[in-house]
Amino acid sequence: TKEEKNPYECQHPPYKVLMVSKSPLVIYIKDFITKPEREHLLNLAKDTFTRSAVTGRQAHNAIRTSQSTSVKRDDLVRCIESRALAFQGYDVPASHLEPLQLVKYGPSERYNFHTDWFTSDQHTSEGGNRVSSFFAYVQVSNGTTGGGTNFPRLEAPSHDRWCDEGIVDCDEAWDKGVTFKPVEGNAIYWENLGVDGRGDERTLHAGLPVLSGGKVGMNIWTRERALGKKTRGEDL
Ligand SMILES: O=C(O)CCC(=O)C(=O)O
Ligand SMILES: [Fe+2]
Repeated sequence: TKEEKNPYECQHPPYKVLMVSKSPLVIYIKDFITKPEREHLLNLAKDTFTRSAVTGRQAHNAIRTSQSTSVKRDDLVRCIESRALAFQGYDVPASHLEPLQLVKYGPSERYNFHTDWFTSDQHTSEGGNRVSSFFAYVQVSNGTTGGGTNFPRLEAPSHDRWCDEGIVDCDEAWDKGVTFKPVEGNAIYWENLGVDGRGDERTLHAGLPVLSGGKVGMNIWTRERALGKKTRGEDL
């Protein structure tokens, strides 16, 4: 096959970072996942999506209507993992990463307001809490409307470039915080825990309903401590 003739080589794209908030730390990343990577991820996940599970005190079925799947690790997935770790300053070992998760939304599907950090000990006993989140847009169908990622407790950046570059939804009301439009390849990074290690309520966010089209996103979650092989998968 083509793959055997051209062995995969991990190359990181020259992504661009834009700070959104210093506290909580929120960084917007342009071109974090390349087109060949996005295609590969979608291929890996094809036919494996199931109704998304929600954990913790917010576990009502209605709040997450999307479908999700965790991605089997291969060299390309390892490359993205290494990028996520490098972004965080190299010090976090790969064993602290949850398996990459893809989330798929069709029309009217959404993920209501939640935090990515856990509120119950049941979920933190292995690996601790989620230190940080990357949410990357892997696929946004042509003509998609809605489907933004909204952080109601953050202040929207005000420079026109955020609007003009199609990153921030500037039609959103001021009192609604910031809504990032789904843009393929781009990602949002944020820290979930305060210095005291407790969940930061200001990281509340939602995947707004897709009105038309569709979106596939990817979560990369970093935990406080190493995860076991059962959660993380055999090869670390
Ligand atoms: O779909 C989005 O924009 C956000 C999804 C999300 O927050 C999550 O999967 O935890
Ligand atoms: Fe989330």
